[in-house]
Amino acid sequence: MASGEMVFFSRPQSAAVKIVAPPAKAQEPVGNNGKNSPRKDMTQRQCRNILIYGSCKFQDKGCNFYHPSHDNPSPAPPESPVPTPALPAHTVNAPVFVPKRHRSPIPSPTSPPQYPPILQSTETHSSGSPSPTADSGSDAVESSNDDQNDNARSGPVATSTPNPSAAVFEPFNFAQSNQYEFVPSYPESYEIVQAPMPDYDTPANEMYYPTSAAFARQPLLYHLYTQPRSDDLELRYFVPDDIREELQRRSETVHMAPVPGLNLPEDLQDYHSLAPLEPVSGDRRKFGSWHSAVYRAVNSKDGQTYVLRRIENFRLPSVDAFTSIEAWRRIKHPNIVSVKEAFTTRAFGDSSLVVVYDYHPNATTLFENHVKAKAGQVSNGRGNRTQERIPERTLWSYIVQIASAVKAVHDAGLSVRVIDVTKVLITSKNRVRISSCGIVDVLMYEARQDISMLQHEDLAMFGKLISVLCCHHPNAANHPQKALDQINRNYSVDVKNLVISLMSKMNIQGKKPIDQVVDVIARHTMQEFEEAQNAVDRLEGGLMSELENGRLFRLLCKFGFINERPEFALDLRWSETGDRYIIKLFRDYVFHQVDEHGKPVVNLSHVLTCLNKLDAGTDERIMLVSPDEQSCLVVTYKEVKSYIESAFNELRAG
Ligand SMILES: Nc1ncnc2c1ncn2[C@@H]1O[C@H](COP(=O)(O)OP(=O)(O)OP(=O)(O)O)[C@@H](O)[C@H]1O
Repeated sequence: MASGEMVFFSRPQSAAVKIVAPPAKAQEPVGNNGKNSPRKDMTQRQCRNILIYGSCKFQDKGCNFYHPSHDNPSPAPPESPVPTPALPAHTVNAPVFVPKRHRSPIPSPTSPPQYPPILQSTETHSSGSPSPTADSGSDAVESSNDDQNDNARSGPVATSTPNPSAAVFEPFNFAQSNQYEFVPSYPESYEIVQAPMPDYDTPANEMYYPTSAAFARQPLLYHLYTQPRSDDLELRYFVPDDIREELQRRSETVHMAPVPGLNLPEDLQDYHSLAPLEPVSGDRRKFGSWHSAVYRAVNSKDGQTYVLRRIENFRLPSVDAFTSIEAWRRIKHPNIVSVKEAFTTRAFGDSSLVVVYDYHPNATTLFENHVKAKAGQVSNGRGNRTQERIPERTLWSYIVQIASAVKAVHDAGLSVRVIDVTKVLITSKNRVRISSCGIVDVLMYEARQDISMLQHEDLAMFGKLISVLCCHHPNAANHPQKALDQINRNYSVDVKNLVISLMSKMNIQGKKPIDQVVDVIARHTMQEFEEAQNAVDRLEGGLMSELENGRLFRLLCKFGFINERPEFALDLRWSETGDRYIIKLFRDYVFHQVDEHGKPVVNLSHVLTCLNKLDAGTDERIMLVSPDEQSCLVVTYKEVKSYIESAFNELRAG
């Protein structure tokens, strides 16, 4: 045996193949003439050709090694443990021990890495014994890892003109029908409440890791067939900047610390960290005729942030007043801010009613976006604001979304009771949600009213809201004829007819008023549906490019948990003979490569390639070298992956 050759032996508890540098002096006897003579135990040692090729051409031509008979092809020779299972030829020949200073940091381009077939099934990963053909480069696949419409005044559309019988313009009389009228107070100025960012807490990080200890099968190799869709680097690897920035801004808002010194309760039922969502100075805000305030607060049970709308000095007539809140809790609709719960409290020093809603960070209202004059936009001297006109397509999008929300509420036997530009939130681009639902039901519990009357009022409020949006003026609804003239000038006849329908009593026999509205806007609903699907496609495209990041981050977290754990130094499994040692060597292989001068190699592509192959659990083999350069281990990514899984699960199990 040449002095440079390695001795192979199989590890009892691991499929890794260990390669150990031989002792300085070979213990081979030397013949009389000074040349190496065949060792005495040669006939007891299994011929390596059998191991590698399955047969030996020289078996009958003088080969001195042991050849098992064909009847009993692989009886273990008495003193020479052989690797189990047998290794393919190229693998046995491949691992040549290279001292660290001569080691190439990246696999040589002349020996391209082996990849599993693109649609490799579970069976092709059968552990430990990859066939030579499965490893063959011919099946290899390169890893991919390195690698309003403003239709303004579109003209009259005869088909959508509502039924004349339903469209008689007979303005709805609120005063006669409703003892409660929501009178919005339109804010003029806002302050930005900002504070330093607190540390990010990760109470829910458990959900990132599945609880099952073992993989029943190899997960799909998503990264091998997720192809970037564009040549543009920016689009290939990251979500579009505008989406990323928007999401980051929302995340920052959620984590913003409340301003100290506001004299707010520290704990309010299950909520803490209260922060006002409106300016704290200036006039007290009103909700209808009640003084009100809106806060953001964190729920201590689920760690989520919610919005608390407080009505000051409210005395609950009966606990039954909360019955409607239960009904509202059940309504889950994409255009309604969900109601979570309601309670009364004395924590503010008075008797307050608090209704809790989902929080949509950085939401603004329709009023703030389309009605309130922005800085620099002042009255033109004739009382008209210089707000930009809402494109007709956007207007219809709002109308369809609000109509859909109103329909859901009416179908549930409830009424919205507040449909106003100050209470409809814009939570993302062109996405609106009706807020403050349920609260009027509690406030007006004692003045019970006929539900069909309330539902008619909802539609009238809806018509007013459209008028206000079209005219950019909060008083537009109080001058219906002027508002209709302006709508007629700026928008299609469909909009005008819809406003007329909503502000009149829609009374087609046997049909709910909201269903009549839905019929009127049907054509625009289809368009909205298409837009929504396009938006989903765009978001999916963005998500696709971020797929890799989350996956690799979770993998790195596992590494962080497992590596460098001195408390396990005496544990055999974590010592230099155990499986955990391989994880450490793999970490060194991925991150601590050095060049021929011993300088650290910082190569992100190498890291990404290794981590992706690890995550996919490929059968490709790598050689891991111990820090003292005295031993090498040949393992597959698949094996390393299983060691990491089991080490991590052991840590989790505690
Ligand atoms: N569920 C919510 N998620 C996020 N922000 C919200 C939520 N509800 C309300 N807000 C925000 O809180 C602020 C105050 O809400 P409010 O309903 O009082 O609006 P407003 O415009 O101040 O109306 P008003 O003049 O009647 O007080 C608004 O800027 C609104 O965007």
